This record gives sequence, structure tokens and C-alpha cells, in this order.
Amino acid sequence: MDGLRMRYGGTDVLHDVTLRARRGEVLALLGPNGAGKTTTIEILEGFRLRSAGQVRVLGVDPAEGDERWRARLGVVLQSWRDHGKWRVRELLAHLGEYYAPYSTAAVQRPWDADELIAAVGLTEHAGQKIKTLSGGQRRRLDVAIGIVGRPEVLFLDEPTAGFDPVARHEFHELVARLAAEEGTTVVLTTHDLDEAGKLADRILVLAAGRIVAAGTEAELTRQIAGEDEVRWTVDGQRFRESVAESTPFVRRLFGRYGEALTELEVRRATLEDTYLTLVRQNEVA
Ligand SMILES: Nc1ncnc2c1ncn2[C@@H]1O[C@H](COP(=O)(O)OP(=O)(O)OP(=O)(O)O)[C@@H](O)[C@H]1O
Repeated sequence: MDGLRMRYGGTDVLHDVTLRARRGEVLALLGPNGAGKTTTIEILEGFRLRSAGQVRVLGVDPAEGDERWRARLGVVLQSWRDHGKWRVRELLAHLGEYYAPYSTAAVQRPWDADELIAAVGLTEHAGQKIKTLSGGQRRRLDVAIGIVGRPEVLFLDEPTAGFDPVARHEFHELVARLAAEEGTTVVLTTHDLDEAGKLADRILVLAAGRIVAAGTEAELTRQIAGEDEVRWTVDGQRFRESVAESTPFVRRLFGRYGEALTELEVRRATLEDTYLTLVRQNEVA
């Protein structure tokens, strides 16, 4: 997308958003509530018409995407609650049938229901009615519904909200596998910084409708949060200093204090530090 703008009534909520995703890349959109993440994703999915700017998904303008184009996308919205009386396998097999006409030599559609159920860890619940699933199981089903057509591009809006740590870990492995083995391009929103750091090839931070930073976790942390914090004790007295390069600093400390240097700690800036710095800077601006 290039120069994307979105206006609701008289209010601009996206200003000049430009981003690109390569095939097989995992992009995470981070940002505070109301930053415009869902709006951006909905425009990419063709669910919402933009006010201005250029957008192409798989070479097609989402505002003009037909069924063939839509069959190549996967969408996991913030949870939906329909089909309570259906059973897990039955619903996935049924939804999968809609994708069969769009099967190609390169991409066999749909995903076999039992294989898919195993991939999202719902094998034990395959025969269960959807309304009886727990919140996290229901969310796994949402993910399965999003990928049943073997999408080339997958949009995930807060996919792991409500997942327990094991489910979250399994979900991360599934997304990494889809990207690495199937070449699926993934665009996801999350409020979980740890998840963004683990999953994403590139993180985009959206604040007040603008991308305020983009890069890998390491790049963002280097550019923005910058300094490491070094703490140490000499003769019972505690010291603390923020430094750009902790290794030469620590070497100098050893040179100066030798054996007297104790309780040495180096704390690197984290993605959380970076994120908080960025969001605060953009509140002031
Ligand atoms: N249909 C709408 N009509 C008017 N304003 C809207 C509409 N949908 C969203 N907005 C506004 O647009 C802005 C961006 O909302 P959006 O849902 O894209 O944010 P978000 O980054 O996804 O937030 P969250 O993290 O809370 O899900 C917000 O200020 C919101 O109030």
C-alpha cells in the first residue's frame, strides 16, 4: 500500500500509510488501541473502502477483488460466534468445499479437514459442537477457518487473544511453518510484544494513524530504545549507568576495579522499551 488514507466522517484515522510485504514474510502491526490496525487490515482484505491511496494484494486492488482473488486470502477476524450447533470437522469440511473450485496445480484447495484439525491442535474436539468449545479452542477454530482454503496471504487480527501459553507456542510454530513451507505471507496485529518479536520478520508500529517505525525487533531496539543499562557494586556501593555500547564499558570497569567489581548486570533494551518510547513520543507530537 502506498499513501493510504482513511477518513471516518470528518476524522482522519490513517494518514499516508505505506507498506510492502514480500511473499512468505510475516509482518506484525503493533500499536495502541485506536491506532488504525484493524482499519488497515480491513482495507487490505477488501472489507472496507479506503479514502485515498494505492493498494494491491496479490496484484489486485482489494476494492475490485473477485471471488477467485478472495479464495487466495485467509482472514481471521477478532472472534466470531456463529455456527454454534455445527461440529468442528463438519464446519471445516463444509467451508472447505467453497475453495475446491479454486484449487490449482500449485495450491491444492481446500486443506484436508482432519489434517487441518491436527495442525491447530483440535483433534480431540473434532466431533464436538462449536458452542461447547472453550474460548481458546474456539480461537484455534477461528484460525483453522482462516487457513482452510490454503491462503497465499493470511490476515490475522489479534489471533492469540485468550490462548494459554502452550496454545500460543503451537500457534507460533504453525504460523512459522505456513510462512516457511507454504510461502504464505502473513499480516497480523497483536498487543503481545513478545509474540511480535518471536513471529515477525518485520514489525511496523502504527501510532495515531501513521507508521512511526518499521524493522526487525533488533533494528527497532537499536534505533529507538538505544542504550543498555549497566549496574555494578564496588566496596558495597551500587552504581548504575546507561551506555550505548555496554561491552567496552564493562571492559573498562574490569580494568579499573578488577576483583573489587561485583554484582555486575547488563540489561539490554527490549522491544517493550522501544515500543513504550515510540508511543510516548507520538503522544507528545
Ligand atoms: N466504523 C467506524 N466509524 C467511525 N470511526 C471508526 C470506525 N471504525 C474505527 N473507527 C475509529 O478509527 C480509529 C482506528 O480504529 P481501529 O479499529 O482501526 O484501531 P486498532 O488499532 O485496530 O485498535 P484496537 O487495538 O483497539 O483494536 C479509532 O479511533 C476508531 O474509533
